[in-house]
Amino acid sequence: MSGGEQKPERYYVGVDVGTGSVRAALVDQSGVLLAFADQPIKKWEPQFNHHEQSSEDIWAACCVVTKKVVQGIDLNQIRGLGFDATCSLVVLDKQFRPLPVNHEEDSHRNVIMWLDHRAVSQVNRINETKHSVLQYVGGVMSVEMQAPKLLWLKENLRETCWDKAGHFFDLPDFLSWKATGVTARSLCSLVCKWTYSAERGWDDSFWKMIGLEDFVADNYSKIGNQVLPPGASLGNGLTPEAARDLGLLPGIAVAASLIDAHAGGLGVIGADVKGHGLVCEGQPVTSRLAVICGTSSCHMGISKDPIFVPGVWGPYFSAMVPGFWLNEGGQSVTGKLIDHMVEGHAAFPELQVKATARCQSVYAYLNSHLDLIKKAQPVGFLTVDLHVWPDFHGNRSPLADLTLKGMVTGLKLSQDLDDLAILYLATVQAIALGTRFIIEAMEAAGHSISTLFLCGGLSKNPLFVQMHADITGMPVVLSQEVESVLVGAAILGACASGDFASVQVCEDQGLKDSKKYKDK
Ligand SMILES: Nc1ncnc2c1ncn2[C@@H]1O[C@H](COP(=O)(O)OP(=O)(O)O)[C@@H](O)[C@H]1O
Ligand SMILES: O=C(CO)[C@H](O)[C@H](O)COP(=O)(O)O
Repeated sequence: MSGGEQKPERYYVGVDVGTGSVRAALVDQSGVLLAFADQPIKKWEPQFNHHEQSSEDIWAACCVVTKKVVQGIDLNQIRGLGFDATCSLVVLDKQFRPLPVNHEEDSHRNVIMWLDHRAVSQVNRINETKHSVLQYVGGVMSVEMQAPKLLWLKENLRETCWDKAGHFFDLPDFLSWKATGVTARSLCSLVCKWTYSAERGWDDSFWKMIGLEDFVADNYSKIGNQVLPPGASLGNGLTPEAARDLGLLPGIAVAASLIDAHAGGLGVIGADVKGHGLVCEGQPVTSRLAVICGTSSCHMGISKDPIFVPGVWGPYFSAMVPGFWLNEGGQSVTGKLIDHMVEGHAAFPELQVKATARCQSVYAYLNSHLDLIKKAQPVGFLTVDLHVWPDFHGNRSPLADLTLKGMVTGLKLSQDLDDLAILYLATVQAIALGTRFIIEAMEAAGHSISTLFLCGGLSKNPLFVQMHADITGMPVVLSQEVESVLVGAAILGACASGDFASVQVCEDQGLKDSKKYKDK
């Protein structure tokens, strides 16, 4: 988004729903983030590998953060609103009321989260069909996608959920519906998680073959039969009710949304890097890999022609950058794995006390502790005899086996703070090695990647960034605006407002003007 000939006082609101929290930002037409707010959201794990949320709780959090970021602003100057969110499955009945996705019949918990692995048997049967749609998800469907979860609901909660359901939404589409009353789905969600093809639409034979012929019979009304590109303006904009909830004016343009990783990818991949001596300067945008790292890491690479990478999702047409194919590699838990390793260690209480005494986060404390104990050697050498295999929640890419488990080798009998710091380092290194593994698979299939663009919560951790640079041997670019995912969401709102012709125009103009980059 750029100043150009536009008046300076036009604002856009971006809302980003991550796994653990909801964030909002007020962004001006130059792409500068003027206000930020965040709010945690609830998560339930009623049994192992079942992860649930509440769409009402998430919407309430969206309202809290939006009201905060627009405080003190003339609401007439807010031109557009964009949402991105995790690709979780929201279930509503025919009157749009939440339906339970659990045996306890708790309808408050009506969201099956993206990282839920309850539908293993269903996804195995789907993969056994070898249907041609599977070619477009890396050859193997993930249990984290929507088709196996829908089949699980049909097979396990027939009366309490499936028969009563009127609407199955990807979470980003739920939010845009809640804001506008328009049930149109984003091409991004449907292509990436629901087997929809931007070129051919739904494939009846797939849904019939896997036992979900119900959707074909009702012309896909429950999962979406009106599909719009991300950034398209929805209906008449914000409804009066949603405007009251969010503290905005009715009628503001609301965009068809994006999955969170895709918003982050959109926020960083087109960045202008001129003058920083980076290898990707002067190379096509297809030489860049956007890595969005939060609870999970998503590796977004684009190409002019479709590239089929075994074990890497896609190729998806126009799902992130219009007119380009997208391959999406991923690691299902990265931030969550680091938190798990650190918080579960015997020395964690001591770490907390020491970090608090220094007014530091536990990660800043661990990073400086590693600097102390490494002495003269490079920090990476501290783990010569301690290694982590990071697939504690399975391997999304490139092995595409979500039944895999994690592993630690080289443990000793001691469990002091040094051991915790070194285990933390080994975990970060293992995640960076996983990124290298994904890049190697993408390059073997035809991608040519020279530079990484990181964003998301983990990109605030200098050790995580440095290990990615060291282990991949590629420069890592960080945007000056750390909340790039939110900039991506705001770009959607700017596009829907009509102030910019397309998401690419917003991206090209704004990121040039507003961002600077550092090469690690
Ligand atoms: N300043 C920081 N230093 C180190 N790690 C961080 C920092 N901020 C966030 N993280 C890590 O990033 C992860 C969450 O990233 P975030 O993008 O907020 O996730 P999500 O979008 O999935 O909610 C957590 O594992 C957290 O520990
Ligand atoms: O599958 C994904 C994107 O396609 C993401 O892993 C999922 O949406 C969760 O994102 P986050 O780690 O930011 O919470």
